[in-house]
Order: sequence, then C-alpha cells, then structure tokens
Amino acid sequence: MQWNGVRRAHSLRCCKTLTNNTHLHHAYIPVTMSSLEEPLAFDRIQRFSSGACRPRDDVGMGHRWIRGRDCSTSNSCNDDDDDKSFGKESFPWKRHTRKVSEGEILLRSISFSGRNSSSTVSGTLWESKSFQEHKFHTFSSENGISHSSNKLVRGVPKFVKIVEVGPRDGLQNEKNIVPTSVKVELIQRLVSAGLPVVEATSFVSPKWVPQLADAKAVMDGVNALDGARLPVLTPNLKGFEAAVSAGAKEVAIFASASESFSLSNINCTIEESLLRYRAVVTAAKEHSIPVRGYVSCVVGCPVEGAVPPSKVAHVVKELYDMGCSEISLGDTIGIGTPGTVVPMLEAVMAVVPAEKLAVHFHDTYGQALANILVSLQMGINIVDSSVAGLGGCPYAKGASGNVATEDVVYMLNGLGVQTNVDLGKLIAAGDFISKHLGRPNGSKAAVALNRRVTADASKI
Ligand SMILES: CC(C)(COP(=O)([O-])OP(=O)([O-])OC[C@H]1O[C@@H](n2cnc3c(N)ncnc32)[C@H](O)[C@@H]1OP(=O)([O-])[O-])[C@@H](O)C(=O)NCCC(=O)NCCSC(=O)C[C@@](C)(O)CC(=O)[O-]
Repeated sequence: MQWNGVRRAHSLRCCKTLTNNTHLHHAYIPVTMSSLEEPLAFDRIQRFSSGACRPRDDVGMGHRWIRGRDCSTSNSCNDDDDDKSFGKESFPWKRHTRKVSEGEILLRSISFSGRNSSSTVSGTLWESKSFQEHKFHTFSSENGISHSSNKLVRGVPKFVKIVEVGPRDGLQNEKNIVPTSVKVELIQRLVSAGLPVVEATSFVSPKWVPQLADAKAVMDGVNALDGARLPVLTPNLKGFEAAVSAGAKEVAIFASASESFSLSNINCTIEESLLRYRAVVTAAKEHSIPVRGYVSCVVGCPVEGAVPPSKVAHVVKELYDMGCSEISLGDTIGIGTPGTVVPMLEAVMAVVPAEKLAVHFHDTYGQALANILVSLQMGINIVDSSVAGLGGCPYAKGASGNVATEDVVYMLNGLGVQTNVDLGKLIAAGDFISKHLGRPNGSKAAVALNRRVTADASKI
C-alpha cells in the first residue's frame, strides 16, 4: 500500500494520544513509521505492539504477536515433525543448447515443471540471438512429495488466483509520474502473461494521489483487452461514477482495521468509510458490477502498532455483509509474520468463508512468502502481488512494496500449484517496468533467472 498527496486535518476519535494532537498530518506520521527501519527483534516487537493507541484491554494480540501462532485449524498448523522429507529438495537442471545463425531472432522458451505434468507452465520470453531450453525443477522428484502424502502441503490449494496490483498499488507510490502509455503497456504485458486479474488504476482524488490522475486515460487504453479482469479502486460514489463512465467493469473499495490509518488514507473514520462504501456497493449492484473490498493494516498499523484480529474480523464482516464479492486482507506495512497472520486469519475465517478472502502482503521484512504459504495452508486461494515487487510507502521509511508476483509464481510452481501465469512473460513485464523506472527488478526469482539466462548465453 502506498499513497501520496494531501493529508487534511481531521477530527480524531480513535485514540486518546492522537486526539491530544490537534490533527493527524505528515509531521506526525513519519516519526512513528520510521521505526520500520529497525529490525523487528523481540524488544522491538514489544515496543511496536504496545502502541499508545491500542486499547489497554487488548492483551490478546500482544500475546500472540510475541509468542507466535497457536493454531487449531486442521490442515495447517500441526507441528509434528515426522515428515522430514519436505526439506530435502534437490534442483536438477536439464539444459540443451544449439547454435543459431547470427541475426536470427528467436524466442527463448522456458518451461517450469511442477510436481506433476498437469502443473507445467511454459511460455516464451526475451528476444534473443540464441535459443536454449531449460527445465527448472523447483521441487524434489526423489522423495515423492504429493498433495496426498505430505501433510505440510496437503492443505495448499491446487489452483491459486493471482491478483496483480502493480499498476495500481505499485505505481501509486512512484516519485515520478509514469506516462500513461507505459502504464498501458505494462497492463497489456501482464494480461498477456496470463494474470487473470490486473488492478489497473484508481479513481481517487488526484490531489491525494497525483500518480494515478490519468485513470480515465489508462482505462481508455486497456478497455479493449481480453482475457483478464481489470478492477479499479473507488473511494466514494464520485470515484465509482467516474470509473463506470470510463468503462470499468469491476471496482474495489478500501477500508482499514485501524482508525488512524483510515483517517490518514481516506480522511474519515472506519464507520464513516463503511457508510460511504455501502453507497458504492448499492450503486454497483444496480450496474451488476462486482465489488472487491480491501482491509488495510490487518496485523499492524504504522501509527497504532498491533491491530487486534477481532477488529480486522469486524471490518471484514461489514464488507462481506454489504455485498463485497471478495475481501483482500492487507498487511499494509509488511510487518506480519506467520505468528501474527495465523491468528488474524483464524479470526477472519470465523466470520467469512475462506474462499471469499485474498491475502495482500507487503514484503518489508521479507516475510511475505512465508505469510502466503501459511495462508494457503489455511485455505486461502487468492493472492495479491505486484510485478517486480513494485511499491513502497512514503510514510513508512524502509517499508517496501508488495511481494513480487514473479516470486509468488515461482514458489507456486515449485509447489505444483497452478496459476496459469507464464513466468517468462511475467519476468519480461517486470523487466519492462523496472527498466522504465530505472532500477533493478525487485523480484529475487526474476533476478536469479535473468542472471542464469545471461550466464548461459555467454557460454554459447
Ligand atoms: C477519499 C478521498 C477522496 C477523500 O478526500 P477528501 O479531501 O476528504 O474529499 P472531499 O470529498 O473533501 O473532496 C476533496 C476534493 O477531491 C475531489 N474528489 C473527491 N473524491 C474524488 C474522486 N473519487 N475522484 C476525483 N476527485 C475526487 C473533490 O471533488 C474535491 O475536489 P475540489 O472541490 O477540492 O476540487 C481522498 O482521501 C482520497 O482520494 N484518498 C485516496 C487515497 C488512496 O488512494 N490511497 C491508496 C489506496 S489504499 C491502499 O493502497 C491500500 C491497499 C488497497 O493497497 C491495501 C493495503 O496494502 O493495505
């Protein structure tokens, strides 16, 4: 989650400490958020989780935060260690090369094999003067791990829907405004990589998020694309109406589990935002437009510290009851670990079915893939991610972007989970936007695979 723009003074009702400040504005927020620069060590966790704004009677979250998960779901959290084979993966490589005539332009073909043949995903990428074929085995073929035989992966779904949020969540944070044509090409590339949902832009106030002020033009450029859904963010009826007249066929509303964050992000309290969103959902129903709901700060808030799972569950349930077709749980500042994510998911899954939930992890502490894995084990099968790990938060120094889509796809391929995403084309899309932004691709998998390709090419 990233944003930029104006922060208007607003009455604060959520917490005594903040109420004592006359208003919530830039000068306040970064001071608290700068704590993200420090590693989240044990003493740091205690300081973070005892934020001044957290209700004093909330001891449950602090306990969980420190002690880690205490899970009662059947498919994920038994800690038996009788199946040690999972850790013994090997990575055999098959490589065939052949020379081609100078100047001939060929497409590289890479195939990524999962545990069984049905999970193989292949595609073409990178124009090249040479042709090679690799088989990347990211699973062990020796120990015979399968969904039915290994309890650690048994709970993982066979198919995961990836919701690509890079063009919106990623680009809303860029210091320099990205040209509309680049945004459009990025979306085109992501759609052609097989991503089933690509969040295209936001119809928010351009004063708040100038980076996405070209929302209508972006929609004009991508409306004709087939093969993917292209939802957009709408914070109110004004945004909804603009989105519909720009051709949007799906929208997303975004609430928060933290009062302070709600105020700083959309300038209203949680309850006020829910009122607004009811109006959006009602209007969307009249147009038969599906509405996705987001809840930010599901494990921690940059201002308030730890956020109790019960509060997250309350907001999620409100969005579900008002008619959201899917609700995405955002670890906005990427502070979660499986130890905090599991209790949050337990609380949420007690009020909304797992199949209606998505997870949205930022990767500030490098915990995103672990958090995704544990979420999948608990029955979630929708994952948000951002190509090349685009993103970062201007008010949380040191906070990074969403987990990189390439890394998620690489992990899922290794688990034999289908996504229908062509990793090669996805990496090419990530390289495209990274090049435009003038920085290295933020995906570790993309960097490693690119390095391998370069090394192999030099041997020819
Ligand atoms: C909600 C508001 C509009 C309230 O902002 P406000 O200032 O309280 O609104 P207002 O009603 O007083 O309007 C102020 C001005 O904005 C205009 N305006 C009002 N609405 C719109 C609109 N829809 N589109 C275009 N313009 C709009 C309105 O017409 C007016 O213009 P003026 O009269 O001054 O010229 C503002 O706070 C806002 O736009 N916030 C958006 C912030 C944002 O986009 N944040 C990032 C997305 S959330 C996120 O990233 C989290 C997520 C989803 O990724 C999950 C996670 O990681 O946690």
